Amino acid sequence: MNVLIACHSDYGNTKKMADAIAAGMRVSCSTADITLKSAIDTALDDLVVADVIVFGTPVHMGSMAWQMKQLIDRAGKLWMEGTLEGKLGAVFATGGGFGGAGGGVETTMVSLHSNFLEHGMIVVGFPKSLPGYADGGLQWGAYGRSGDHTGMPATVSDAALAAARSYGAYIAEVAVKLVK
Ligand SMILES: Cc1cc2nc3c(=O)[nH]c(=O)nc-3n(C[C@H](O)[C@H](O)[C@H](O)COP(=O)(O)O)c2cc1C
Repeated sequence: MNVLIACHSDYGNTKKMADAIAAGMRVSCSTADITLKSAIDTALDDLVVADVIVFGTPVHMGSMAWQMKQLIDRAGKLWMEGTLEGKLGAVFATGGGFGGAGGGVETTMVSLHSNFLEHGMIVVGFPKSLPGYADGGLQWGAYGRSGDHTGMPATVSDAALAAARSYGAYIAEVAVKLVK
């Protein structure tokens, strides 16, 4: 099973979530071949060979970072060809979190889902029964809040990273059932 985890991260928080998701995947599927890439360095071939595509982004002004959108727009060529149909997709995001989960983290994850669905992919959400859901889960995917309670920069919490590991393990479990 080939997994691509592509994300953008300026300050390392979203990358920590990517690493945690990869670690969780390895727990439930030790043979998974996992490639972690920055969105900007992701080639279309990385998407083509992946059975499972996981996209992650920080929230920038209420939506995804431009680097993630740039990858999505580049991949429009694959939509023309239907190349990604039937692949599994999952998402995660981090936000500063002033006032809660982050201004825009949920809509950002939904917009990543919209792109997957446009490609005809199968979206793997984050069920509330999974460990860590209350600390770093939203039904759309894993999230981390990287600001403190006043909105000043801090870091994603260990609990959010544990939730991301739990989500990674779940994505791999689903993939083992669905990927031939
Ligand atoms: C240009 C810019 C815009 C941002 N806009 C938002 C925002 O709209 N909502 C939010 O919750 N956080 C916002 N943030 C905070 C980041 O989403 C947050 O710090 C994130 O965890 C950074 O991830 P990174 O460490 O992977 O770069 C913004 C940060 C930057 C640099």
